Amino acid sequence: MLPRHHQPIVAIATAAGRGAVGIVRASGRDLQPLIAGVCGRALGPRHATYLPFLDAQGQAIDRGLAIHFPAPNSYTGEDVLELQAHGGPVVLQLLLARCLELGRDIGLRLAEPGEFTERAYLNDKLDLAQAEAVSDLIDASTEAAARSASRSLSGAFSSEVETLREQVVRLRMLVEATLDFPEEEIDFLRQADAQGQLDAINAQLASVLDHARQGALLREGIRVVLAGQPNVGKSSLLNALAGAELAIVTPIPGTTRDKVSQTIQIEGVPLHVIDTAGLRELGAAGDEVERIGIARSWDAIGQADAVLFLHDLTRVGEPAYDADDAAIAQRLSPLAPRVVHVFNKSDLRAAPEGDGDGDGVAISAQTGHGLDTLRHTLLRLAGWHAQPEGVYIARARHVDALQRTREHLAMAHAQLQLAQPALDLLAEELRLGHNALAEITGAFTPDDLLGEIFSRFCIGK
Ligand SMILES: Nc1nc2c(c(=O)[nH]1)N(C=O)[C@@H](CNc1ccc(C(=O)N[C@@H](CCC(=O)O)C(=O)O)cc1)CN2
Ligand SMILES: Nc1nc2c(ncn2[C@@H]2O[C@H](COP(=O)(O)OP(=O)(O)OP(=O)(O)O)[C@@H](O)[C@H]2O)c(=O)[nH]1
Ligand SMILES: [Mg+2]
Repeated sequence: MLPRHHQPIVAIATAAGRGAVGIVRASGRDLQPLIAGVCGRALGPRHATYLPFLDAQGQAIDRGLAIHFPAPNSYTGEDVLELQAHGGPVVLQLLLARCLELGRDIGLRLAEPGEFTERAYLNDKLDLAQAEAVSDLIDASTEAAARSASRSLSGAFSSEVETLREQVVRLRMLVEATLDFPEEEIDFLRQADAQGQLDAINAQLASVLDHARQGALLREGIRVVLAGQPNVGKSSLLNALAGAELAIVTPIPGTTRDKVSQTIQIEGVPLHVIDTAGLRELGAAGDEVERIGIARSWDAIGQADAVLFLHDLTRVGEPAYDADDAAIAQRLSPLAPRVVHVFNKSDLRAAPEGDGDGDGVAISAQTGHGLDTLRHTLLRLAGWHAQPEGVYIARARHVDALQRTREHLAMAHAQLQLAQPALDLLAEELRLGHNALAEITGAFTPDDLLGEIFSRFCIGK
Protein backbone atom coordinates (compact mmCIF):
# COMPACT_ATOMS: atom_id res chain seq x y z
CA MET A 1 0.00 0.00 0.00
CA LEU A 2 1.17 3.52 -0.78
CA PRO A 3 2.21 5.72 2.16
CA ARG A 4 -0.67 7.86 3.43
CA HIS A 5 0.58 11.06 1.78
CA HIS A 6 0.75 9.43 -1.63
CA GLN A 7 -2.64 7.73 -1.65
CA PRO A 8 -5.17 9.35 -3.99
CA ILE A 9 -7.99 11.10 -2.13
CA VAL A 10 -11.47 12.34 -2.95
CA ALA A 11 -14.12 14.41 -1.16
CA ILE A 12 -17.07 16.68 -1.69
CA ALA A 13 -15.40 20.10 -1.66
CA THR A 14 -18.49 22.25 -1.23
CA ALA A 15 -20.55 22.79 1.92
CA ALA A 16 -23.15 20.22 2.91
CA GLY A 17 -26.70 20.92 1.83
CA ARG A 18 -28.23 22.18 -1.36
CA GLY A 19 -26.50 24.73 -3.57
CA ALA A 20 -26.48 25.89 -7.16
CA VAL A 21 -23.24 24.03 -7.82
CA GLY A 22 -21.42 21.33 -5.87
CA ILE A 23 -17.90 20.07 -6.44
CA VAL A 24 -16.37 16.63 -6.00
CA ARG A 25 -12.61 16.93 -5.99
CA ALA A 26 -9.93 14.22 -6.26
CA SER A 27 -6.17 14.50 -5.91
CA GLY A 28 -3.43 11.95 -6.54
CA ARG A 29 -0.42 11.10 -8.60
CA ASP A 30 -2.36 9.76 -11.58
CA LEU A 31 -6.11 10.09 -11.93
CA GLN A 32 -6.44 8.77 -15.51
CA PRO A 33 -8.59 5.74 -14.53
CA LEU A 34 -10.99 8.07 -12.76
CA ILE A 35 -11.18 10.52 -15.66
CA ALA A 36 -11.74 7.78 -18.20
CA GLY A 37 -14.47 6.16 -16.11
CA VAL A 38 -16.49 9.13 -14.98
CA CYS A 39 -15.99 11.43 -17.99
CA GLY A 40 -15.70 8.73 -20.65
CA ARG A 41 -13.09 10.74 -22.53
CA ALA A 42 -9.77 12.55 -22.13
CA LEU A 43 -9.77 16.09 -20.75
CA GLY A 44 -7.60 18.95 -21.96
CA PRO A 45 -5.35 20.32 -19.20
CA ARG A 46 -6.96 23.07 -17.09
CA HIS A 47 -9.89 23.26 -19.46
CA ALA A 48 -13.52 23.21 -18.33
CA THR A 49 -15.43 20.59 -20.34
CA TYR A 50 -19.21 20.21 -20.18
CA LEU A 51 -20.09 16.53 -20.25
CA PRO A 52 -22.20 13.81 -18.63
CA PHE A 53 -20.76 12.18 -15.49
CA LEU A 54 -21.23 8.47 -16.12
CA ASP A 55 -22.33 5.73 -13.74
CA ALA A 56 -21.28 2.06 -14.05
CA GLN A 57 -24.00 1.41 -16.64
CA GLY A 58 -22.91 4.35 -18.76
CA GLN A 59 -25.92 6.41 -17.70
CA ALA A 60 -25.52 10.09 -16.77
CA ILE A 61 -25.58 10.77 -13.02
CA ASP A 62 -25.58 14.48 -13.86
CA ARG A 63 -24.17 16.80 -16.52
CA GLY A 64 -21.56 19.29 -15.44
CA LEU A 65 -18.09 20.70 -15.85
CA ALA A 66 -15.02 18.54 -15.46
CA ILE A 67 -11.57 20.05 -15.04
CA HIS A 68 -8.30 18.18 -14.97
CA PHE A 69 -5.33 20.00 -13.43
CA PRO A 70 -2.31 17.86 -14.32
CA ALA A 71 0.46 17.77 -11.70
CA PRO A 72 2.21 19.90 -10.63
CA ASN A 73 -0.01 22.83 -11.67
CA SER A 74 -2.89 22.36 -9.26
CA TYR A 75 -3.98 23.38 -5.78
CA THR A 76 -2.35 20.31 -4.23
CA GLY A 77 0.59 20.01 -6.64
CA GLU A 78 -0.71 16.55 -7.63
CA ASP A 79 -3.11 15.60 -10.41
CA VAL A 80 -6.47 17.13 -9.50
CA LEU A 81 -9.86 16.30 -11.00
CA GLU A 82 -12.84 18.52 -10.30
CA LEU A 83 -16.37 17.47 -11.09
CA GLN A 84 -18.58 20.54 -10.88
CA ALA A 85 -22.09 19.21 -10.69
CA HIS A 86 -25.49 20.45 -9.55
CA GLY A 87 -25.30 21.08 -5.83
CA GLY A 88 -27.67 18.49 -4.40
CA PRO A 89 -26.54 16.19 -1.60
CA VAL A 90 -27.74 13.03 -3.34
CA VAL A 91 -26.13 13.87 -6.70
CA LEU A 92 -22.84 14.63 -4.98
CA GLN A 93 -22.96 11.43 -2.93
CA LEU A 94 -23.60 9.42 -6.10
CA LEU A 95 -20.63 11.05 -7.82
CA LEU A 96 -18.44 10.47 -4.79
CA ALA A 97 -19.44 6.80 -4.63
CA ARG A 98 -18.79 6.45 -8.38
CA CYS A 99 -15.30 7.92 -7.95
CA LEU A 100 -14.50 5.57 -5.07
CA GLU A 101 -15.67 2.60 -7.13
CA LEU A 102 -13.56 3.62 -10.14
CA GLY A 103 -10.59 4.41 -7.96
CA ARG A 104 -10.53 1.09 -6.14
CA ASP A 105 -7.59 -0.18 -8.20
CA ILE A 106 -5.49 2.92 -7.63
CA GLY A 107 -6.28 2.88 -3.87
CA LEU A 108 -8.52 5.98 -3.90
CA ARG A 109 -9.97 6.78 -0.47
CA LEU A 110 -11.97 9.54 1.22
CA ALA A 111 -9.90 12.57 2.20
CA GLU A 112 -9.45 13.44 5.84
CA PRO A 113 -10.13 17.00 7.05
CA GLY A 114 -7.57 19.41 5.64
CA GLU A 115 -5.86 16.75 3.58
CA PHE A 116 -5.95 18.63 0.24
CA THR A 117 -4.32 21.63 1.89
CA GLU A 118 -1.87 19.36 3.68
CA ARG A 119 -0.82 18.03 0.28
CA ALA A 120 -0.43 21.59 -0.98
CA TYR A 121 1.86 22.17 2.00
CA LEU A 122 3.81 18.94 1.49
CA ASN A 123 4.26 19.78 -2.20
CA ASP A 124 5.49 23.31 -1.41
CA LYS A 125 2.48 25.10 -2.86
CA LEU A 126 1.88 26.79 0.51
CA ASP A 127 3.93 27.10 3.66
CA LEU A 128 2.41 26.20 7.00
CA ALA A 129 1.32 29.73 7.95
CA GLN A 130 -0.39 30.07 4.57
CA ALA A 131 -2.10 26.70 4.96
CA GLU A 132 -3.41 27.81 8.36
CA ALA A 133 -4.64 31.01 6.74
CA VAL A 134 -6.77 28.93 4.33
CA SER A 135 -8.64 27.54 7.32
CA ASP A 136 -8.80 30.94 9.02
CA LEU A 137 -10.22 32.50 5.87
CA ILE A 138 -12.99 29.92 5.77
CA ASP A 139 -13.70 30.33 9.48
CA ALA A 140 -13.44 34.14 9.55
CA SER A 141 -16.39 35.64 11.41
CA THR A 142 -15.77 39.28 10.59
CA GLU A 143 -14.77 41.15 7.46
CA ALA A 144 -11.56 42.32 9.11
CA ALA A 145 -10.67 38.73 9.99
CA ALA A 146 -11.34 37.58 6.42
CA ARG A 147 -9.25 40.36 4.90
CA SER A 148 -6.33 39.67 7.17
CA ALA A 149 -6.55 35.91 6.57
CA SER A 150 -6.39 36.65 2.87
CA ARG A 151 -3.25 38.73 3.44
CA SER A 152 -1.64 35.82 5.30
CA LEU A 153 -2.71 33.40 2.58
CA SER A 154 -0.99 35.58 0.00
CA GLY A 155 2.18 35.28 2.06
CA ALA A 156 2.41 38.67 3.80
CA PHE A 157 3.08 37.12 7.21
CA SER A 158 5.28 34.31 5.86
CA SER A 159 7.54 36.69 3.97
CA GLU A 160 8.18 38.82 7.06
CA VAL A 161 9.02 35.70 9.05
CA GLU A 162 11.17 34.45 6.20
CA THR A 163 13.14 37.73 6.05
CA LEU A 164 13.81 37.46 9.77
CA ARG A 165 14.87 33.87 9.40
CA GLU A 166 17.35 34.72 6.65
CA GLN A 167 18.92 37.39 8.83
CA VAL A 168 19.25 34.99 11.75
CA VAL A 169 20.80 32.42 9.43
CA ARG A 170 23.37 34.95 8.24
CA LEU A 171 24.31 35.79 11.82
CA ARG A 172 24.49 32.11 12.72
CA MET A 173 26.86 31.47 9.85
CA LEU A 174 29.06 34.28 11.04
CA VAL A 175 29.16 32.97 14.61
CA GLU A 176 29.67 29.36 13.54
CA ALA A 177 32.55 30.44 11.31
CA THR A 178 34.13 32.31 14.21
CA LEU A 179 33.99 29.16 16.35
CA ASP A 180 36.62 27.65 14.06
CA PHE A 181 39.13 30.45 14.67
CA PRO A 182 39.13 30.85 18.45
CA GLU A 183 42.12 33.25 18.59
CA GLU A 184 40.61 36.10 16.62
CA GLU A 185 36.99 35.27 17.46
CA ILE A 186 36.00 38.44 19.32
CA ASP A 187 37.64 40.87 16.92
CA PHE A 188 36.10 39.02 14.05
CA LEU A 189 32.57 39.39 15.46
CA ARG A 190 33.15 43.06 16.31
CA GLN A 191 34.41 43.76 12.83
CA ALA A 192 31.36 42.14 11.28
CA ASP A 193 29.17 44.18 13.66
CA ALA A 194 27.37 41.11 15.01
CA GLN A 195 25.88 43.33 17.70
CA GLY A 196 24.43 45.72 15.14
CA GLN A 197 22.99 42.86 13.11
CA LEU A 198 21.34 41.40 16.18
CA ASP A 199 19.90 44.79 17.17
CA ALA A 200 18.38 45.16 13.72
CA ILE A 201 16.88 41.67 13.89
CA ASN A 202 15.43 42.35 17.32
CA ALA A 203 13.82 45.59 16.21
CA GLN A 204 12.19 43.86 13.28
CA LEU A 205 11.14 40.92 15.43
CA ALA A 206 9.35 43.31 17.81
CA SER A 207 7.35 44.71 14.92
CA VAL A 208 6.42 41.27 13.53
CA LEU A 209 5.42 40.13 17.02
CA ASP A 210 3.20 43.16 17.44
CA HIS A 211 1.48 42.50 14.10
CA ALA A 212 1.07 38.83 14.91
CA ARG A 213 -0.52 39.70 18.27
CA GLN A 214 -3.02 41.91 16.50
CA GLY A 215 -3.68 39.16 13.98
CA ALA A 216 -4.22 36.57 16.70
CA LEU A 217 -6.61 38.97 18.40
CA LEU A 218 -8.63 39.26 15.20
CA ARG A 219 -8.79 35.52 14.88
CA GLU A 220 -9.40 34.54 18.46
CA GLY A 221 -10.99 37.61 20.04
CA ILE A 222 -11.15 38.09 23.80
CA ARG A 223 -13.43 36.83 26.57
CA VAL A 224 -15.22 39.64 28.37
CA VAL A 225 -17.13 38.77 31.54
CA LEU A 226 -19.86 41.01 32.96
CA ALA A 227 -19.74 40.75 36.74
CA GLY A 228 -21.29 42.50 39.70
CA GLN A 229 -24.01 42.36 42.29
CA PRO A 230 -27.53 41.30 41.38
CA ASN A 231 -29.64 43.91 39.59
CA VAL A 232 -26.81 46.25 38.60
CA GLY A 233 -27.70 45.76 34.92
CA LYS A 234 -25.31 43.09 33.60
CA SER A 235 -27.90 41.40 31.43
CA SER A 236 -29.12 44.79 30.23
CA LEU A 237 -25.55 45.63 29.19
CA LEU A 238 -25.14 42.34 27.32
CA ASN A 239 -28.35 43.07 25.43
CA ALA A 240 -27.27 46.65 24.72
CA LEU A 241 -23.87 45.56 23.39
CA ALA A 242 -25.39 42.79 21.29
CA GLY A 243 -28.29 44.92 20.08
CA ALA A 244 -30.71 42.10 20.85
CA GLU A 245 -32.78 40.84 23.78
CA LEU A 246 -30.66 37.79 24.56
CA ALA A 247 -30.70 37.65 28.35
CA ILE A 248 -33.73 38.01 30.59
CA VAL A 249 -33.90 41.37 32.36
CA THR A 250 -36.18 41.98 35.35
CA PRO A 251 -36.12 44.22 38.42
CA ILE A 252 -35.82 41.07 40.52
CA PRO A 253 -32.30 40.57 41.95
CA GLY A 254 -31.01 37.12 41.03
CA THR A 255 -32.67 36.95 37.61
CA THR A 256 -29.69 35.46 35.76
CA ARG A 257 -28.93 31.98 37.02
CA ASP A 258 -26.49 30.66 34.46
CA LYS A 259 -23.96 32.11 32.04
CA VAL A 260 -25.29 33.61 28.82
CA SER A 261 -22.74 34.33 26.10
CA GLN A 262 -22.75 36.12 22.82
CA THR A 263 -20.01 37.02 20.37
CA ILE A 264 -20.13 40.62 19.25
CA GLN A 265 -17.59 42.55 17.21
CA ILE A 266 -16.05 45.94 17.76
CA GLU A 267 -14.06 47.26 14.80
CA GLY A 268 -13.87 43.68 13.54
CA VAL A 269 -12.40 42.32 16.79
CA PRO A 270 -14.57 39.47 18.09
CA LEU A 271 -15.54 39.84 21.74
CA HIS A 272 -17.05 36.85 23.48
CA VAL A 273 -19.25 38.57 26.05
CA ILE A 274 -20.44 36.48 28.98
CA ASP A 275 -23.26 37.58 31.28
CA THR A 276 -23.17 35.96 34.71
CA ALA A 277 -25.32 35.49 37.78
CA GLY A 278 -25.14 38.43 40.19
CA LEU A 279 -22.58 38.01 42.97
CA ARG A 280 -23.87 38.06 46.51
CA GLU A 281 -23.34 36.28 49.82
CA LEU A 282 -26.02 33.65 50.24
CA GLY A 283 -26.85 32.60 53.77
CA ALA A 284 -27.43 28.94 54.67
CA ALA A 285 -31.04 29.37 53.52
CA GLY A 286 -29.90 30.59 50.09
CA ASP A 287 -31.20 29.14 46.87
CA GLU A 288 -29.13 26.19 45.66
CA VAL A 289 -29.53 27.08 41.97
CA GLU A 290 -28.33 30.60 42.58
CA ARG A 291 -25.39 29.29 44.61
CA ILE A 292 -24.24 27.15 41.67
CA GLY A 293 -24.78 30.10 39.33
CA ILE A 294 -22.56 32.31 41.48
CA ALA A 295 -19.84 29.65 41.54
CA ARG A 296 -19.98 29.61 37.73
CA SER A 297 -19.71 33.40 37.68
CA TRP A 298 -16.43 33.20 39.59
CA ASP A 299 -15.18 30.47 37.24
CA ALA A 300 -15.91 32.67 34.24
CA ILE A 301 -14.23 35.64 35.91
CA GLY A 302 -11.11 33.55 36.48
CA GLN A 303 -10.90 32.72 32.76
CA ALA A 304 -11.68 36.20 31.45
CA ASP A 305 -9.36 38.38 29.40
CA ALA A 306 -11.36 41.37 30.63
CA VAL A 307 -13.87 41.78 33.45
CA LEU A 308 -16.46 44.54 33.40
CA PHE A 309 -17.27 45.08 37.07
CA LEU A 310 -20.66 46.77 37.11
CA HIS A 311 -21.87 49.10 39.84
CA ASP A 312 -25.36 50.52 40.25
CA LEU A 313 -25.10 54.32 40.40
CA THR A 314 -28.36 54.50 42.35
CA ARG A 315 -26.71 52.42 45.06
CA VAL A 316 -23.09 53.51 45.08
CA GLY A 317 -21.89 55.19 48.23
CA GLU A 318 -18.68 56.98 49.05
CA PRO A 319 -16.01 56.98 47.89
CA ALA A 320 -17.05 54.89 44.92
CA TYR A 321 -19.18 51.94 45.80
CA ASP A 322 -20.97 50.17 48.62
CA ALA A 323 -19.67 47.59 51.09
CA ASP A 324 -20.75 44.58 49.03
CA ASP A 325 -18.97 46.00 46.00
CA ALA A 326 -15.90 46.55 48.14
CA ALA A 327 -15.94 42.84 49.06
CA ILE A 328 -16.15 41.84 45.39
CA ALA A 329 -13.43 44.35 44.48
CA GLN A 330 -11.22 42.75 47.09
CA ARG A 331 -11.65 39.35 45.50
CA LEU A 332 -11.06 40.79 42.00
CA SER A 333 -7.90 42.60 43.02
CA PRO A 334 -5.45 39.92 41.72
CA LEU A 335 -6.99 40.47 38.26
CA ALA A 336 -6.75 44.27 38.56
CA PRO A 337 -5.19 45.06 35.15
CA ARG A 338 -8.02 43.22 33.45
CA VAL A 339 -10.87 44.81 35.43
CA VAL A 340 -12.84 47.84 34.26
CA HIS A 341 -15.23 49.54 36.68
CA VAL A 342 -18.50 50.34 34.97
CA PHE A 343 -21.04 52.62 36.66
CA ASN A 344 -24.47 51.84 35.27
CA LYS A 345 -27.83 53.64 35.27
CA SER A 346 -26.32 57.07 34.57
CA ASP A 347 -29.77 58.08 33.34
CA LEU A 348 -31.02 57.93 36.92
CA ARG A 349 -28.08 59.45 38.71
CA ALA A 350 -24.96 61.22 37.44
CA ALA A 351 -21.66 59.52 38.18
CA PRO A 352 -19.74 61.12 41.05
CA GLU A 353 -16.67 63.10 39.97
CA GLY A 354 -13.40 61.14 39.93
CA ASP A 355 -14.85 57.67 40.27
CA GLY A 356 -12.78 55.15 42.16
CA ASP A 357 -9.55 54.41 40.32
CA GLY A 358 -10.20 57.07 37.74
CA ASP A 359 -10.56 54.39 35.05
CA GLY A 360 -14.26 53.85 35.55
CA VAL A 361 -16.76 54.32 32.74
CA ALA A 362 -20.23 55.72 33.39
CA ILE A 363 -22.93 54.21 31.20
CA SER A 364 -26.62 53.67 30.88
CA ALA A 365 -27.47 50.24 29.51
CA GLN A 366 -30.95 51.61 29.00
CA THR A 367 -30.21 54.76 26.96
CA GLY A 368 -26.87 53.66 25.50
CA HIS A 369 -25.02 56.59 27.07
CA GLY A 370 -21.28 55.86 27.46
CA LEU A 371 -21.35 52.61 25.47
CA ASP A 372 -18.96 53.95 22.81
CA THR A 373 -16.45 54.89 25.47
CA LEU A 374 -16.86 51.44 26.96
CA ARG A 375 -16.26 49.80 23.57
CA HIS A 376 -13.05 51.73 23.11
CA THR A 377 -11.92 50.91 26.63
CA LEU A 378 -12.45 47.23 25.81
CA LEU A 379 -10.43 47.45 22.60
CA ARG A 380 -7.62 49.18 24.44
CA LEU A 381 -7.68 46.52 27.16
CA ALA A 382 -7.54 43.81 24.49
CA GLY A 383 -4.42 45.46 23.11
CA TRP A 384 -6.00 46.43 19.79
CA HIS A 385 -4.37 49.35 18.03
CA ALA A 386 -3.75 48.39 14.44
CA GLN A 387 -5.62 49.36 11.32
CA PRO A 388 -7.23 46.25 9.84
CA GLU A 389 -5.75 46.99 6.38
CA GLY A 390 -2.18 46.33 7.48
CA VAL A 391 -2.93 43.28 9.60
CA TYR A 392 -2.40 39.67 8.65
CA ILE A 393 -4.05 36.91 10.59
CA ALA A 394 -1.97 34.92 13.03
CA ARG A 395 -2.52 32.31 15.68
CA ALA A 396 -1.53 31.89 19.31
CA ARG A 397 0.95 29.28 18.01
CA HIS A 398 2.72 31.93 15.93
CA VAL A 399 2.79 34.48 18.74
CA ASP A 400 4.26 31.82 21.01
CA ALA A 401 6.98 30.92 18.52
CA LEU A 402 7.88 34.60 18.02
CA GLN A 403 8.07 35.11 21.78
CA ARG A 404 10.42 32.17 22.15
CA THR A 405 12.53 33.55 19.31
CA ARG A 406 12.70 36.86 21.13
CA GLU A 407 13.82 35.19 24.37
CA HIS A 408 16.63 33.30 22.63
CA LEU A 409 17.79 36.36 20.76
CA ALA A 410 17.75 38.36 24.00
CA MET A 411 20.06 35.74 25.55
CA ALA A 412 22.30 35.97 22.49
CA HIS A 413 22.33 39.73 22.87
CA ALA A 414 23.31 39.51 26.54
CA GLN A 415 26.12 37.11 25.64
CA LEU A 416 27.49 39.47 22.98
CA GLN A 417 27.68 42.28 25.49
CA LEU A 418 30.07 40.40 27.75
CA ALA A 419 33.76 41.25 27.51
CA GLN A 420 34.40 37.56 26.78
CA PRO A 421 31.28 36.15 25.11
CA ALA A 422 30.92 32.37 25.32
CA LEU A 423 30.67 31.73 21.61
CA ASP A 424 29.23 28.25 21.98
CA LEU A 425 26.36 29.60 24.11
CA LEU A 426 25.84 32.44 21.65
CA ALA A 427 25.68 29.96 18.77
CA GLU A 428 23.24 27.76 20.68
CA GLU A 429 20.84 30.62 21.44
CA LEU A 430 20.89 31.67 17.79
CA ARG A 431 20.19 28.09 16.75
CA LEU A 432 17.20 27.84 19.12
CA GLY A 433 15.88 31.21 17.98
CA HIS A 434 16.21 30.09 14.38
CA ASN A 435 14.29 26.86 15.06
CA ALA A 436 11.47 28.69 16.82
CA LEU A 437 11.07 30.98 13.79
CA ALA A 438 11.15 28.04 11.43
CA GLU A 439 8.19 26.46 13.24
CA ILE A 440 5.94 29.20 11.90
CA THR A 441 6.29 28.48 8.21
CA GLY A 442 6.79 24.78 8.84
CA ALA A 443 10.45 24.45 7.88
CA PHE A 444 10.98 22.92 11.33
CA THR A 445 7.73 21.58 12.72
CA PRO A 446 7.15 18.26 14.47
CA ASP A 447 4.82 15.82 12.66
CA ASP A 448 2.31 15.59 15.50
CA LEU A 449 1.83 19.36 15.39
CA LEU A 450 1.23 19.17 11.64
CA GLY A 451 -1.37 16.47 12.21
CA GLU A 452 -3.14 18.60 14.78
CA ILE A 453 -3.16 21.70 12.58
CA PHE A 454 -4.67 19.97 9.55
CA SER A 455 -7.17 17.87 11.49
CA ARG A 456 -9.01 21.08 12.42
CA PHE A 457 -9.86 21.89 8.82
CA CYS A 458 -13.21 21.03 7.30
CA ILE A 459 -13.52 17.96 5.11
CA GLY A 460 -12.72 18.51 1.46
CA LYS A 461 -10.40 21.45 2.13
N1 LIG B 1 -13.08 25.33 -8.44
C1 LIG B 1 -12.21 25.66 -7.50
N2 LIG B 1 -12.21 26.89 -6.96
C2 LIG B 1 -11.34 27.22 -5.97
C3 LIG B 1 -10.39 26.28 -5.49
C4 LIG B 1 -10.41 24.97 -6.07
O1 LIG B 1 -9.63 24.08 -5.69
N3 LIG B 1 -11.32 24.72 -7.06
N4 LIG B 1 -9.51 26.66 -4.47
C5 LIG B 1 -8.97 25.75 -3.56
O2 LIG B 1 -8.59 26.10 -2.47
C6 LIG B 1 -9.26 28.06 -4.25
C7 LIG B 1 -8.29 28.56 -5.28
N5 LIG B 1 -6.99 27.98 -5.07
C8 LIG B 1 -6.21 27.46 -6.08
C9 LIG B 1 -4.83 27.56 -5.94
C10 LIG B 1 -4.02 27.12 -6.96
C11 LIG B 1 -4.57 26.55 -8.10
C12 LIG B 1 -3.68 26.12 -9.24
O3 LIG B 1 -4.14 25.59 -10.23
N6 LIG B 1 -2.39 26.37 -9.14
C13 LIG B 1 -1.42 26.06 -10.17
C14 LIG B 1 -1.45 27.10 -11.29
C15 LIG B 1 -1.15 28.48 -10.82
C16 LIG B 1 -1.22 29.53 -11.90
O4 LIG B 1 -1.66 29.27 -13.00
O5 LIG B 1 -0.81 30.66 -11.56
C17 LIG B 1 -0.05 25.95 -9.57
O6 LIG B 1 0.12 26.32 -8.40
O7 LIG B 1 0.84 25.48 -10.26
C18 LIG B 1 -5.94 26.41 -8.20
C19 LIG B 1 -6.77 26.87 -7.19
C20 LIG B 1 -10.55 28.80 -4.29
N7 LIG B 1 -11.36 28.46 -5.45
N1 LIG C 1 -32.89 53.21 34.62
C1 LIG C 1 -32.09 52.19 34.28
N2 LIG C 1 -32.42 50.94 34.62
C2 LIG C 1 -31.61 49.95 34.29
C3 LIG C 1 -30.41 50.16 33.57
N3 LIG C 1 -29.81 48.98 33.38
C4 LIG C 1 -30.59 48.04 33.94
N4 LIG C 1 -31.69 48.61 34.48
C5 LIG C 1 -32.76 47.96 35.21
O1 LIG C 1 -32.21 47.28 36.33
C6 LIG C 1 -32.91 46.05 36.56
C7 LIG C 1 -31.93 44.90 36.61
O2 LIG C 1 -31.35 44.75 35.32
P1 LIG C 1 -30.65 43.39 34.88
O3 LIG C 1 -30.01 43.66 33.57
O4 LIG C 1 -31.61 42.26 34.96
O5 LIG C 1 -29.58 43.25 36.01
P2 LIG C 1 -28.54 42.05 36.28
O6 LIG C 1 -27.30 42.66 36.78
O7 LIG C 1 -28.46 41.18 35.10
O8 LIG C 1 -29.26 41.29 37.46
P3 LIG C 1 -29.10 39.76 37.93
O9 LIG C 1 -29.31 38.89 36.72
O10 LIG C 1 -30.18 39.60 38.92
O11 LIG C 1 -27.77 39.60 38.52
C8 LIG C 1 -33.94 45.93 35.45
O12 LIG C 1 -35.17 46.39 35.93
C9 LIG C 1 -33.40 46.87 34.39
O13 LIG C 1 -34.43 47.38 33.57
C10 LIG C 1 -30.09 51.52 33.23
O14 LIG C 1 -29.06 51.83 32.61
N5 LIG C 1 -30.95 52.48 33.60
MG1 LIG D 1 -28.88 39.26 34.80
